[in-house]
Amino acid sequence: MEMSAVLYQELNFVCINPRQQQGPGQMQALVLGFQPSRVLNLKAMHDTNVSAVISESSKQRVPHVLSVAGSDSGAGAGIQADLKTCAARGVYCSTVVTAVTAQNTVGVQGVNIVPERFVSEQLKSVLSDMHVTVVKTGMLPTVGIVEVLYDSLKQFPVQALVVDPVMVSTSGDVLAGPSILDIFREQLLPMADIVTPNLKEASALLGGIKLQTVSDMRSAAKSIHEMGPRNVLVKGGDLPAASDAVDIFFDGLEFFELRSLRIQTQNSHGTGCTLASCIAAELAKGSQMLPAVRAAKHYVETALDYSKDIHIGNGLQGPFDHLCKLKTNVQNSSRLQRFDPDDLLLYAVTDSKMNSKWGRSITDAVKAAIEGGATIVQLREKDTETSNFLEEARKCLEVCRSHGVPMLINDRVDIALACDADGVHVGQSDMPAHVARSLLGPKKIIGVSCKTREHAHQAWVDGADYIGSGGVYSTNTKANNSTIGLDGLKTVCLASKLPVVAIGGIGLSNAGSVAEIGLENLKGVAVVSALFDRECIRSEARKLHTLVSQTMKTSAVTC
Ligand SMILES: Cc1ncc(COP(=O)(O)OP(=O)(O)O)c(N)n1
Ligand SMILES: Cc1ncsc1CCOP(=O)(O)O
Ligand SMILES: [Mg+2]
Repeated sequence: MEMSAVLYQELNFVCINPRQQQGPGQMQALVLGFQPSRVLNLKAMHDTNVSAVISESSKQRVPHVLSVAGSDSGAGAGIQADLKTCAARGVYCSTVVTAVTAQNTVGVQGVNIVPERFVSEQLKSVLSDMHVTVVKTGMLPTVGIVEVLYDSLKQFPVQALVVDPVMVSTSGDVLAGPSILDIFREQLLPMADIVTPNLKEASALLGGIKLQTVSDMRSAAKSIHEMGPRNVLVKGGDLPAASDAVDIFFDGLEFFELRSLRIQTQNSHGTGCTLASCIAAELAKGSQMLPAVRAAKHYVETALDYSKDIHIGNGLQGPFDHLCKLKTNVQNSSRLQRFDPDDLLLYAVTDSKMNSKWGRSITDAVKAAIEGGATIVQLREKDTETSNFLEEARKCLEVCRSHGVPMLINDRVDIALACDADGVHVGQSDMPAHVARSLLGPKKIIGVSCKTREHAHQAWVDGADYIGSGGVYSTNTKANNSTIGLDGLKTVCLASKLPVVAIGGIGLSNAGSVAEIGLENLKGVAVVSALFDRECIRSEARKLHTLVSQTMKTSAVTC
């Protein structure tokens, strides 16, 4: 087997960057930690006499987003929003300016388009030299500019392309006319790793069809996906009469309804640019696509909430404070979202012994699980000394918060209180759930372990939010734990008014059978060893996430 094939099979996350060609027939492979979208480059690698250099290299690679967009003089959107977003997410951002707009909170007073050849010159300057990881596009006002971008990306491929198909500003001013739609469809979208249209933009891309419901958004996401981008996020912020903001994410196989609170504020100018550049920043850091989108939604929601009362300008839509994340009071603030039972889909439960065995910190383990798709995290640190546990819990909470993933503490209500975790998980012999509830208050998440109908009923009476039911299969992770099997799991689900997550001995070989039981309130699987006793947590999480979400979706609901 060729070297390149070995690398790809074993590492699963190799990204090839022909920019770094060292001379005829030589290429460098960078281990960057996210799925390569440019599979063509792997093919090129096969075809070349490869001297592959696996490099977690001596020089530190900086995650780098290039924003190709318009300047907003009011600095709420465009290039300025992208710079601030990347700064807030700890990612370097370079810029290629496609247009200079005179705008403020009232509207767009003027647009000066940068000549194509000068856009091309800027692209060459940055792409030929600066090791760009991800390109994010915003305002692309002319066909010629899209063409030069297309040519530049062919000449200097990058690891991901995020396309925000900006057409109309929040104030209703046209920033790119219908003439660019054809070239978007024919050239840019087939190259894109994700495209993020709002309802108006999705409608324009699809020839003006009306999009009024979540079901219309799903159809639109599917039709846009057929134009070639690997992922589509149709943003439903303008959908009428919804209390939650619902976006539809489609990766060509699965649809995800991503909900977030609708923040009541006038300061929402630039949310589209910010969301797309945050997705780009997360991808540049090595995240998978869905976790990157979730993290970006959470970031925008947090920034809007933080800025909801600021006052800049006299117009209808003001800018918000992108850098709120850098302020400690926001970083440490309580979670914004309510408990969403769908977060139980892939529940990652840590284990200190496993992390020591593999030489990982709890934080690194948690980060990898989230980047692979874990939707909720529990720190189950039976052997970690209290002061270390608290310190690690605070670090993990930062990682979880920045990805919009809830973090719970196993058993230790004191640690949960001390670090302001999102909740606790307690068992039948731990602190009773109603006591935990009275200590933690109504906003925190409380999970309870249940093996029987009676347990399930009591958990509900005690004010728990969800049930963890198991061990479904036998496990070495928890000593002397009786197994209840799939039948016991079904009994608990049928008796429970609360959402349920299955736990115990679950991994890639049997998660499908668990998810297949088809009971409406079974929301996911909780796993310890299937993630944390594996060499690559991120890829195991990704496989489990895909398996569980696909199986849940196709299994008939009988309850
Ligand atoms: C999601 C989830 N479900 C069940 C458990 C088990 O909790 P408990 O019964 O308290 O056992 P320990 O984990 O404390 O050994 C869990 N941790 N998470
Ligand atoms: C904490 C817990 N509660 C019931 S089984 C179990 C252990 C699950 O670990 P694993 O996923 O490795 O079987
Ligand atoms: Mg316990």
